[in-house]
Amino acid sequence: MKVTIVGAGNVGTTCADVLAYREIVNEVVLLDVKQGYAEGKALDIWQKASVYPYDTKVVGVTNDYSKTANSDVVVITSGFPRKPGMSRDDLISTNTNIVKVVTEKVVKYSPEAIIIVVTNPLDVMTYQALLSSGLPRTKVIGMAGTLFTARYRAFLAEALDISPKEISAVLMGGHGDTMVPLPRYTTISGIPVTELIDRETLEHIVERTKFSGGEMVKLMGTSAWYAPGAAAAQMVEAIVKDQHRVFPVSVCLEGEYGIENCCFGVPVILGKNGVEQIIELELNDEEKALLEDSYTHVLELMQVLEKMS
Ligand SMILES: NC(=O)c1ccc[n+]([C@@H]2O[C@H](COP(=O)([O-])OP(=O)(O)OC[C@H]3O[C@@H](n4cnc5c(N)ncnc54)[C@H](O)[C@@H]3O)[C@@H](O)[C@H]2O)c1
Ligand SMILES: O=C(O)C[C@H](O)C(=O)O
Repeated sequence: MKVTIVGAGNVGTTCADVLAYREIVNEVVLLDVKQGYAEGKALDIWQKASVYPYDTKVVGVTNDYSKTANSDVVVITSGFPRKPGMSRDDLISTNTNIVKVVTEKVVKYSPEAIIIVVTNPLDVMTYQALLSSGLPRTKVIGMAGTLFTARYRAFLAEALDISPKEISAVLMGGHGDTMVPLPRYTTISGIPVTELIDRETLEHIVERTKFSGGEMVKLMGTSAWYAPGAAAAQMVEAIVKDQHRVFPVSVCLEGEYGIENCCFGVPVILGKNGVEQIIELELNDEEKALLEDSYTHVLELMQVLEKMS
């Protein structure tokens, strides 16, 4: 199994590192536009191989897409991250063309690959990659929900003093501050979360989760990478091992949840074909209203994308 990661920055390199030390695939190609940058990062990861140990081959290249040929999965992280004071949406003008050009080159050499988009603003960048690739919607997906689920689980684990592994949760919606964590679908080893935590603490955790990306930007001056890189690697693993795991991912909806022709975060089953199935949850009125609000936000950005093309 071969995976290409475009963008050897913070998120791309972390994803490559996780794929290597957990031996999820045989070969990782790390590609960047900056001369020598991906080569250096790949060499650094490879020089760690005897320490951990692992034997996944990690190769770095400067803009040479021929080295990415026949990849099974391609993760696109190329593009600018936000700085304090910016929203993810502010990145649309700089990142759209990067995602467009990168996707076209990726597909030329790996026409069968499944593409995972990480670049922000996530839902519209996933849509741009879908358009530029000409691939079916099941093969072009965005990473956001796996990250937000991980953050939500981390906050819950801390509050409950319980292992994060015991917490199972689902979130939905666009990748932004309007994302919708769903406490009704959150359990601690099968026990509804509401049995173990008071309403006020849970509401605080839900709010913190929604703004958790911005919290990291404020702390570090740029966006997060350890959890995002690992979350992308988790999606790669589900695909290359045909695990049929359930994750929220951004996928182009065609009528599901009443949404047409827009990439939006929903729970899916991930396997070797990419999205094996979209799961349509029964939502109550309050959840539907929150989701509608999130959809309105993504739709506004879709209109900006349309005007740019
Ligand atoms: N979806 C999510 O949950 C999530 C999480 C974290 C970050 N992000 C997004 O991921 C993107 C990358 O974040 P980062 O922290 O790794 O940024 P970074 O600046 O560390 O890395 C980005 C890399 O992309 C490279 N690049 C730029 N244009 C390129 C091109 N045309 N071809 C190949 N490489 C190119 C840059 O040289 C750089 O090395 C940002 O847009 C960020 O907002 C998304
Ligand atoms: O917040 C960002 O800008 C990056 C990413 O979307 C995140 O949630 O960490």
